[in-house]
Amino acid sequence: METTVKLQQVSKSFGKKTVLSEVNLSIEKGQIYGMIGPSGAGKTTLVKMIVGMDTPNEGLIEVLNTRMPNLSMLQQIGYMAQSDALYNELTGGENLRFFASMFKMGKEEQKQRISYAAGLVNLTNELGKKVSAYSGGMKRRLSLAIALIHDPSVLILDEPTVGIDPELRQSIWNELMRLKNTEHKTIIVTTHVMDEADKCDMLAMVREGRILTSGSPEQLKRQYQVESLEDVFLQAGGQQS
Ligand SMILES: Nc1ncnc2c1ncn2[C@@H]1O[C@H](COP(=O)(O)OP(=O)(O)OP(=O)(O)O)[C@@H](O)[C@H]1O
Repeated sequence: METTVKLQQVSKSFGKKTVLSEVNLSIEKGQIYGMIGPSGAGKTTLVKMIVGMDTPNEGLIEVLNTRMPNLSMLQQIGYMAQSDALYNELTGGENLRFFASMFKMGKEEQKQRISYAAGLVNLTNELGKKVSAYSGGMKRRLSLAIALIHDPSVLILDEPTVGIDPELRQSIWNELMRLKNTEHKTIIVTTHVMDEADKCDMLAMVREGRILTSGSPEQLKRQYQVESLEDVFLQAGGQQS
């Protein structure tokens, strides 16, 4: 197996507040890796450091054998943040073209990627509208399209389906599965939705800045002797560390 993301003894503090403590993690190529855990557990902080948007105080983070942060890795990583970073005064299409222009791709490829990404999130007919006129869910969808625009080999999605209706959520998950199965993309998602967590190959349960436990959804259910991930979450969340 090929390791795509590796964290060794990663710790992060903001001032006196320790947000992550000695996190070790290994994510294999072609896996969908889910991070679950209570609000404030440190999931966003963790994924931001994997993307290279923030640096750990201690420890080592590598993506595709490259120590992070490293600007040259932007071409290989697609990141969808929890809050949308969009240009409100531009149209959806202009946003996509702008972000596409930051990456190495030819005109024709750019067109194809924009058409693919907009289609995937069902925004093809809304690309002419200004983002300021988009609903919250449409902005999330546009953010997801932007994360995919340059065909990255590692996708990092922070709560990607919040505010997205069930039908589109299902089609997005179908596409994530296809990207994993046929293109061997590595996908990291944070989620509070347990049926999404169930679709992941591996899960890390994050609590108070530590990875309490990790494993496949089935392994976690067995470990906690429960039937559902919801119960894993509740049991692990309720334990004292
Ligand atoms: N820039 C920052 N400065 C100070 N504290 C921060 C900063 N970023 C995050 N924190 C704190 O770090 C902790 C972990 O936050 P983080 O956003 O990583 O949690 P999370 O697990 O992603 O939560 P949620 O599920 O609500 O998104 C929180 O207590 C938060 O207040």
